[in-house]
Amino acid sequence: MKLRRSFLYVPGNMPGMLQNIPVFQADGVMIDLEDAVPLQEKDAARLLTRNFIQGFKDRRLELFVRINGLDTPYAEDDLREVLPAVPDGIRLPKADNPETVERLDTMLTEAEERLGLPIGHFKIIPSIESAQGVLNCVETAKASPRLVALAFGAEDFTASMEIDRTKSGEELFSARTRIIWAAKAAGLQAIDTIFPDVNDMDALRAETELGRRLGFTGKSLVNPRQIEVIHEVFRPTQAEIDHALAVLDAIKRAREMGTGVISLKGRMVDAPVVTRAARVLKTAVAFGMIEVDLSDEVIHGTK
Ligand SMILES: CC(C)(COP(=O)(O)OP(=O)(O)OC[C@H]1O[C@@H](n2cnc3c(N)ncnc32)[C@H](O)[C@@H]1OP(=O)(O)O)[C@@H](O)C(=O)NCCC(=O)NCCSC(=O)C[C@@](O)(CC(=O)O)C(=O)O
Ligand SMILES: [Mg+2]
Repeated sequence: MKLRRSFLYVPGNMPGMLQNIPVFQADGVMIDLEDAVPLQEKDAARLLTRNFIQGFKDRRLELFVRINGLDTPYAEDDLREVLPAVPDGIRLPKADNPETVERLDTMLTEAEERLGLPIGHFKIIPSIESAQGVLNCVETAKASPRLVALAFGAEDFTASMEIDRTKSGEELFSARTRIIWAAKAAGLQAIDTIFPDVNDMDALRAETELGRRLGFTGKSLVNPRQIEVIHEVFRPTQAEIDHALAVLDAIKRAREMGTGVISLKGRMVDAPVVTRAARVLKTAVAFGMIEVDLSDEVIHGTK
């Protein structure tokens, strides 16, 4: 399981910010050529981004570039400049329909052929950030085998809806759930939107917790001070791990007694409860918190 808890935006025209990237503990970075970069800086940002990626050898961080929208005059230049530096993938903004993703897929295949890279090297994460995007996201999620996640962009989404974005976020609920359903149904990760107030860590925590409860597996962010809180929220707690281990132990005893259901402290344990416990433990293993046998035999009782 590839950890994508945190994806930090770094404006592509800010050398001071780019040079900090190696010290960040985020799981991924998105160098932005879109909304953080004014029109007169697009050329300089592409060059800076390309040089930075070429010189960045320690690739524990996943490196994505957010290009400009495919319907703008800038996207082709973005791809032509940055793909030769071989980032891990492209964050596609304003992915309003599956056709946009298909077009990008074709452009990436052509670039891979030109650059002698294996077809499929460049991953895609589409950003769903309009009413149209939300309505179409079920199809968008299936538009290319390059997709590893669907992302939500609430700043543009609320602009497209002609509404304000609040800290409590009721106005985002339906969009969030639809994007998560689309991602899960397509076997993708789901990445929540940025939280714009970089000084309000309590509200960032609350929003990240809500996202995790709904099914997001990670979050975009705009400031390195937000990384720690986001990682804390996505890290399983010791109580969750202990409970998950107790569930596996209980189902093992149940199977030995010839049944598929048993009570654990008064609560029923059966197959879906075991599946949820296994997910907690898989996450804990991915975080390096525990080592545990999660073979089919342990989880499903089958070899
Ligand atoms: C937010 C703020 C202005 C706050 O400034 P502040 O001045 O208060 O920051 P401080 O904390 O004081 O900075 C302390 C030190 O950290 C350095 N530092 C700060 N941020 C850093 C960073 N990101 N990368 C590296 N370094 C960084 C800084 O240079 C300084 O370094 P130093 O001077 O050496 O001490 C600043 O962070 C910032 O510009 N962020 C990036 C904004 C951006 O990219 N926006 C576009 C993407 S969102 C979007 O488009 C919406 C979306 O599309 C998204 C979706 O959800 O997908 C949708 O529609 O929703
Ligand atoms: Mg946006």
